[in-house]
Amino acid sequence: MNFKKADTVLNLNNIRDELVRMEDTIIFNFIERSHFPSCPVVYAKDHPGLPIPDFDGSFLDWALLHMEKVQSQLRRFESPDETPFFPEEILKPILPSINYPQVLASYAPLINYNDKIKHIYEEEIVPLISKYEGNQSENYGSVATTDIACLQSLSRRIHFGKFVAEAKYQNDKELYAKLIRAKDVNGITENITNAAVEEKILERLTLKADVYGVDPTNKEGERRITPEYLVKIYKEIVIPLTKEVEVEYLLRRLGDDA
Ligand SMILES: C=C(O[C@@H]1C=C(C(=O)O)C=C[C@H]1O)C(=O)O
Repeated sequence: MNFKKADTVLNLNNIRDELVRMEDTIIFNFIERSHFPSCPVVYAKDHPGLPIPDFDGSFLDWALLHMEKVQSQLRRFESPDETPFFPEEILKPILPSINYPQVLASYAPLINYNDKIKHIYEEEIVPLISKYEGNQSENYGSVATTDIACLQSLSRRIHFGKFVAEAKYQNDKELYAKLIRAKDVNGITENITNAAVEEKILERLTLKADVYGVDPTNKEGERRITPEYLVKIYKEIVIPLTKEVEVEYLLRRLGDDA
């Protein structure tokens, strides 16, 4: 997939191959996070244990905001597959703009699930992938750094649903136009769902987690991420959120054709 070549981007097989590659990134980011305890202080707003002057938010919010400011100046958010957590705060790149061909509908950048992704990550995913419940002040910086990697890889994966939706729309405009006009959310959800692909993803994740999640030279070693938890995260969070992105993108699609 080459975002400068539109025809490679809206090929559903290319998109699915890219989603498979993202599995490895997400698993390894989760493994890095699993070395540290949950560190709830990192996610608490205005916590006395972690004072941040002149900032209204948590330590993770502060770290993620400043990381995105630098990354935006390195042109990260010009890329159509990157969605910022603080879209109002990103800065102008210091690198020259790349004129990517427009592949998605013009409103695509407005579909931003990152607030929901961050909330679910803090409330549901961290308790599953962290080493144990508790704070460890010497690792607050490492925890925020690994959290940012986890969040950005989850965000890219879930917002890739826009490319999936556009590819499916292009493959059957008549079907989706009818469902969109009827505002048939259930019908759209049913038609974008591919149970066989989802099943294969969950099977592959079990195998990957089993190999990546433990020291291969010592099968009895400490598990750094369990296959059960990884499948649970994908089945109950990642895949449903990806489909929500697909549906929201499609519901607005005819307005862009006008
Ligand atoms: C991403 C796709 O759309 C849906 C979402 C999937 C996912 O998030 O993994 C997998 C299959 C579909 O139900 C696809 O068709 O590949």
